[in-house]
Amino acid sequence: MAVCTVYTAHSLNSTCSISTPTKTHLGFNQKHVVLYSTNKKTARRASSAVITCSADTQTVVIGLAADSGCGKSTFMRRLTSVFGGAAEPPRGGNPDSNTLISDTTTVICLDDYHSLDRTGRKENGVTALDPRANDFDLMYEQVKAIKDGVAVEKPIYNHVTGLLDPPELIKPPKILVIEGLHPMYDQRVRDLLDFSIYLDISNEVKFAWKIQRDMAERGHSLESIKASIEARKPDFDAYIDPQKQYADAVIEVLPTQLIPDDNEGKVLRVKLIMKEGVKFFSPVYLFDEGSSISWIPCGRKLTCSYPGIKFSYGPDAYYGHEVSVLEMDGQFDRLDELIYVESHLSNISTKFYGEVTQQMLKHADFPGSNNGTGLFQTIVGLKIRDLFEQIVASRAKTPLEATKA
Ligand SMILES: Nc1ncnc2c1ncn2[C@@H]1O[C@H](COP(=O)(O)OP(=O)(O)OP(=O)(O)O)[C@@H](O)[C@H]1O
Ligand SMILES: O=C(CO)[C@H](O)[C@H](O)COP(=O)(O)O
Repeated sequence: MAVCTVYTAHSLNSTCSISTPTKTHLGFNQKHVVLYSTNKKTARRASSAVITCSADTQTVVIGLAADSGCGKSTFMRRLTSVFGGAAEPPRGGNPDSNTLISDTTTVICLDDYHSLDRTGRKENGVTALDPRANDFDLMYEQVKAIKDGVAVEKPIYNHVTGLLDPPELIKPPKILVIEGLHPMYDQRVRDLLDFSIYLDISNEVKFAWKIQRDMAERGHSLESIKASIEARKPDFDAYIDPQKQYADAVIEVLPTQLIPDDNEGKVLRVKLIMKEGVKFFSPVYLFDEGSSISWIPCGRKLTCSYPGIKFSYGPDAYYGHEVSVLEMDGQFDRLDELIYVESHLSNISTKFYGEVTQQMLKHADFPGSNNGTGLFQTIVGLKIRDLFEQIVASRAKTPLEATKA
């Protein structure tokens, strides 16, 4: 009997079914979904299968790109919180897994597609940012399989040991987030994304955050942090930064303009750059859609200490694309008063009045909760929930087929 392995076991979610050319039928064994030829005398490999999954459970794929230490984990915690439930590493799996699973979302870290481990990179003189240190073929195949409703055995890059560990099973979630250095680098992977975000942290701010984390929490010296940022810079400029041109939303973090020659880096100017014309995504606006507006909300309804808060909003161009840009410079003194700002923003995709403020208060201890990084990350989280719901609604009307030759 000819056997053709199709997909890894436990792979298809419960709504999926498989049909194959007439002379084959589906069988299962413990580890694999297989196709058997039904005609034993003329047994031959089944050459193709069509997998049909219920449209409303097809995985929506979100890409989040940023350099290391730029707030991806914090953003992920805000995003998964919007969907409710806690995100945890796979139960009973590798304690050094980089994956986080909640009821609705699975977040995988693209570091798991490093093809060279720490020693391999050292021997070859390449950084982890260099595409040669990453397996984009596997990344593409596995993200595509998950999107098609099929589980995969994904490798694990172990940040503790610097080695590649045995793989872990990733089942298709409702929303798959691929976060890391290169979610938009390879065109095939990029084309699988339903929405993409780039966290663009200016060098000055990146440096301040790195110092804060790596000196305080990881015992690194100031000199070694400087050296590590410098060593990564050429590859960052060549391979990571250019991805922002493809992002549907960019959160850009810059030093404040409210304090002349500020070099403390504590007060931030944050821009939310939103591409126009993206399916299922309508940019947020302040007061009046399409106008150019500058707003200082400080006064009776919003307490502001020095240097105050300034919002701006308006149309712009970004890498040749039409965008809307919402900007916040400064920081909040009292998060409960954020409702005043929220009530002047439109298209924020909340389900009830004050949801942004509620989310921000819930995670007041997360980095950036008193400034535009936290505010815009929360809003993008709500926009992703809205995008997901719209995609599900539209797919329910047109069932999809996923094929594998
Ligand atoms: N919005 C923010 N405001 C201030 N500091 C921040 C902000 N976001 C992140 N940081 C700082 O940067 C550090 C790294 O954040 P986070 O762990 O979210 O980044 P990451 O991109 O997931 O990092 P890595 O890829 O290295 O794990 C935090 O510990 C914090 O010190
Ligand atoms: O840029 C990175 C993304 O997180 C890391 O530096 C890369 O994954 C290598 O990790 P490590 O330094 O633990 O070997």
